[in-house]
Amino acid sequence: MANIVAIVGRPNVGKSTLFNRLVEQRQAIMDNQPGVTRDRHYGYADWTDKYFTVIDTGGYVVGSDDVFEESIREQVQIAIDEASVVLFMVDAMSGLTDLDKDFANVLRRSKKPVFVVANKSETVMRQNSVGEFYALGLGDPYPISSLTGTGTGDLLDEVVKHFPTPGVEDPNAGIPRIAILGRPNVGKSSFLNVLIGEERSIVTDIAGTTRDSIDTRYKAFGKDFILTDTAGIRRKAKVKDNIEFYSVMRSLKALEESDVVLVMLDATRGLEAQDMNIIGQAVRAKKGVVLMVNKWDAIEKDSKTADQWKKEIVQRMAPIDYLPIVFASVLEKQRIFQVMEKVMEVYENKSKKIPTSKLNDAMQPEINAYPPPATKGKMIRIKYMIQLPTPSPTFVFFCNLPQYIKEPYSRYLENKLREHFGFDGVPITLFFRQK
Ligand SMILES: Nc1nc2c(ncn2[C@@H]2O[C@H](COP(=O)(O)OP(=O)(O)OP(=O)(O)O)[C@@H](O)[C@H]2O)c(=O)[nH]1
Ligand SMILES: Nc1nc2c(ncn2[C@@H]2O[C@H](COP(=O)(O)OP(=O)(O)OP(=O)(O)O)[C@@H](O)[C@H]2O)c(=O)[nH]1
Repeated sequence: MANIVAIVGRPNVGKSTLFNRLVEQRQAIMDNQPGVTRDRHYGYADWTDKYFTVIDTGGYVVGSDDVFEESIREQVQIAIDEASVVLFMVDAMSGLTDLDKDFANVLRRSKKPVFVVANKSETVMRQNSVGEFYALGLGDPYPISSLTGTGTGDLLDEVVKHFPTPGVEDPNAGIPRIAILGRPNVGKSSFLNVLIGEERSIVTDIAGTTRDSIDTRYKAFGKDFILTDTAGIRRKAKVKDNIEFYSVMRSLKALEESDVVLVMLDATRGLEAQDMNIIGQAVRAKKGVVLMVNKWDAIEKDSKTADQWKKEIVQRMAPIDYLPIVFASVLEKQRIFQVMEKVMEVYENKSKKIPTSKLNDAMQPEINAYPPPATKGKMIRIKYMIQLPTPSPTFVFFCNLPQYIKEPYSRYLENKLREHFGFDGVPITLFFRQK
């Protein structure tokens, strides 16, 4: 069980500022890896060797008056449901407000530990005035400044005492992160519903139901996974005027955050430019890709139809010919399990590490059988190769004249790597280095 700290409070008290301060250091490290997004509402933090996940619930309060009450309740509910500790932030500069009291009323019913955090307490005067927050009935207020860091150490010392375990650095390590992408109307929502049950389909105008609050892990068909289409990006109020742009951004973001992209195609429409676009983006971003041709129930077909589809896709995607294709019907629940199995398999392929000796034993004979063609009268010798410890398979070939290795030969090596080690669905990167 991961330690989770949720920051709640009315808008503008400084939740995001504290969030950033807590996750900043670790974020900087993790951001160096591709596939980790910047703008999000949860992050990993640590304090005195205890690891925890921080949720900034701020983005979830969408401030139109009639939904406000409701959204407070939801925001607080998320915190109470998910968190080990709740940081209830108030503003020492502006003092106690009615909205603070509304939050407190809900929080008092929680059984989780709640800390009243009086932010913006840079000055001694404000630190001395935090006594008024005792009126919230939630214990001692902790004066801090998210901006300068004052008081945050004392607060964290107390917070970590409530963690049942030391936690782990990244609680979701090793769990595949999946993005489900495709054109409008291809059946994404229907697929999600089949996958994770009807409750996910309840999408209210107030983004941020529990299910979406953090990177939620799901278990379906016996597989553990994370869906990367998160609520942080579903701020409807702000994007009303540009739905098109918004949905593109949303897909890009989900793609960027995922390990494997499941691209849904529509059997009744064939492979369209927009599909090619999504697949191209996923491949460029070095994501695992599975193609799911949906609505297979809805077309006329014979024994050859699937093969024709495959052939056409491979032709149009050339030279990308390694993407698994599953023909499925969400409506008739056909081959849904196979889709998920493929996704898991591609994830395994993407994470696979080939030991150097095995790699060289398999590849040297291939290189000897078909060595790189001599260029400008010079022999090109590949001496050995290694796989780098990167998130997607990357190989370095050490050779005497790396600049003379041309694209066709590189493709030959890639094909041989695939033949020997089976990287179905996963883009492979090759580098040639002087040795
Ligand atoms: N003086 C002072 N200002 C702060 C402090 N922390 C945050 N602020 C300022 O308060 C304003 C609101 O900060 P945010 O972190 O965006 O507040 P928030 O609670 O996340 O706001 P929402 O996203 O609207 O919920 C910003 O202008 C911050 O610079 C602090 O410790 N001291
Ligand atoms: N025949 C058939 N229809 C399907 C299948 N899957 C989904 N549909 C239908 O396709 C339509 C669109 O499905 P949605 O799940 O809303 O598609 P979506 O991709 O989420 O659409 P957007 O929300 O617009 O992006 C609905 O009428 C579904 O009933 C399928 O396997 N076979």
